[in-house]
Amino acid sequence: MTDFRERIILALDFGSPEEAYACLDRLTGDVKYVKVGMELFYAAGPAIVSTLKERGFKVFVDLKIHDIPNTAQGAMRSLARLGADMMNVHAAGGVKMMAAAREGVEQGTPAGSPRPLLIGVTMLTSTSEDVMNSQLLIPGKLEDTVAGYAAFTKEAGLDGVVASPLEVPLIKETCGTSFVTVTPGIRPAGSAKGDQTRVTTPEEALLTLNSDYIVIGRAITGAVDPRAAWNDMIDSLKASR
Ligand SMILES: O=c1ccn([C@@H]2O[C@H](COP(=O)(O)O)[C@@H](O)[C@H]2O)c(=O)[nH]1
Repeated sequence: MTDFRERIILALDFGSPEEAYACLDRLTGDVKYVKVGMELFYAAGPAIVSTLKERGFKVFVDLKIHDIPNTAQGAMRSLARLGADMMNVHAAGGVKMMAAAREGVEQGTPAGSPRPLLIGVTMLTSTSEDVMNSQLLIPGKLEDTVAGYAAFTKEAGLDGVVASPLEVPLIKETCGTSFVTVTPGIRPAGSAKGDQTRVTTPEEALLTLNSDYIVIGRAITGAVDPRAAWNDMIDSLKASR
């Protein structure tokens, strides 16, 4: 994949479809892949997925399902019918839940359509090792937990994981290079971390650490001029190649 734009997923964290479309209109022709998370999905309803597909975008539905296996399977069956390109569950739900979710995706994928990628969320990029140890009550090193969750995700038959770019080399070493890595926690040089903890720049993520996809939201969507912010990111990637 040589065009960076195919590997950059824009997080549409907006409270209405109108705001999401207004932002996309300012980035026409540049954004190829978008992410619909809980805020937009709950505000706009499932139809947002088909509308974005009709507008030509690839769509990652980021609802991070985490429930008992039967419920996770049903949720993924319903979501797969929407025609998304990528969906996810929490790896912390365990192998049985993830395998059930994978079955649900297969059952829901419309005949003749490609099966969407199903990926597992390892440890949220807002979580630090200290919080993981002291509040999630998971002892040890955070990157060991991420690698362990990635291995269980692979065992369940999923296609890849969500993690910080910092963990991509270990995930690839553990699960193989074709195991897909989708990495939020992206902050262009000089921008504030905000609520994220395990962050890198787009250049580090895509060029040094070899994330398959990066997810970026507020650094673009919250910029005074989203197109300028986007162009700066692409220019910086090209210059660092
Ligand atoms: O571990 C995770 C999983 C998902 N996300 C989502 O990615 C975007 C990041 O947005 P920014 O504005 O670039 O911080 C957001 O939609 C999260 O829900 C994540 O950040 N970390």
